[in-house]
Amino acid sequence: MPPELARLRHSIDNIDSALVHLMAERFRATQQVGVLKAELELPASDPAREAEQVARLRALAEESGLDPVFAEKFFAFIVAEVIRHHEAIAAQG
Ligand SMILES: O=C(O)C(=O)C[C@]1(C(=O)O)C=C[C@@H](O)C=C1
Repeated sequence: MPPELARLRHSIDNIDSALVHLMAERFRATQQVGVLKAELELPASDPAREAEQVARLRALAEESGLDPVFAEKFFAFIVAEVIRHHEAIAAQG
């Protein structure tokens, strides 16, 4: 393998590892939010909060050279999974 490709792949592997750790940390936090929402009988989703998050993340993406459309899609993908978890927690009673 060309050394430059190996170097870049090593860097990609490190970044992917960080993403997995960050996602695990985020899901640990949202799991606690899910329990709290179920206890307080709050709805699983909060569209107003999501709108704020999308606006903030799109701005951050633009500042850092990431496609804001991709950032929004990535966020929506994660939040859909969080909402599914919240609904499962609420359904457990
Ligand atoms: O902040 C909340 O209320 C959450 O449930 C967390 C979260 C998120 O993953 O960021 C998920 C669902 C809501 O619609 C908004 C935000």
